[in-house]
Amino acid sequence: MAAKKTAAKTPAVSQAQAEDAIRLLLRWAGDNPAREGLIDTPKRVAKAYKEWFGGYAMKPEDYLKRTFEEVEGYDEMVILRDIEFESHCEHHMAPIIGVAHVGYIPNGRVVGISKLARVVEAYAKRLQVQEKMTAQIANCIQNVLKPKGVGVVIVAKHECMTTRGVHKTGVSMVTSKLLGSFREDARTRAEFLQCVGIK
Ligand SMILES: Nc1nc2c(ncn2[C@@H]2O[C@H](COP(=O)(O)OP(=O)(O)OP(=O)(O)O)[C@@H](O)[C@H]2O)c(=O)[nH]1
Ligand SMILES: [Zn+2]
Repeated sequence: MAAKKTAAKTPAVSQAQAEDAIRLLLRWAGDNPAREGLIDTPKRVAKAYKEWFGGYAMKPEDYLKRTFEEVEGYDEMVILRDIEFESHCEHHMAPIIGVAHVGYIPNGRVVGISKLARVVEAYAKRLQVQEKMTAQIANCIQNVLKPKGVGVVIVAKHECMTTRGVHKTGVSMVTSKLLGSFREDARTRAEFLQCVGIK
């Protein structure tokens, strides 16, 4: 049977089941989960997973619902640069660590800038592919704020490439998703990319 495209609703997993799974992995790796140093590890790992994958419980669209219109008709680009994030790749569950740059041109209303960083967080705290995360952030802003244009650039290191496998430590991955005027207008695109340091 072909794999489903979207995440299926899976049955709830108890804390005890999650901790058992971690004990199993520890045994599989060759260690003894009953030894003193590892006795609380399943609990800690489960807690860490709750934090790393907390994005599944977040609704990024909701962060953008509150907007402000008293901006004297400001209609130039707004850019939030260097939003640090940590995510995990969906192929190896290894960290992806980098920065996101998010820009948009308001269409009569602006959003609180922290909310752009919250949208990045909500998508980062899930299992990800960098291209998908980049598109999700841009699409979310476009769909909810309906600005004149949106640009998202992500620059990140993938630990599945740096600490294992091909072991290329210096490599960063750069992705971008441009919508509306960022895509259609060469000058807007150039202004955004220059401002975030991508020429
Ligand atoms: N395009 C893209 N690839 C990713 C991302 N994160 C990890 N990958 C890659 O996903 C690929 C998975 O390839 P596989 O051949 O199935 O996995 P693998 O045998 O572990 O591959 P190696 O990493 O080359 O050892 C690897 O090339 C990873 O580098 C991402 O965000 N975007
Ligand atoms: Zn990976």
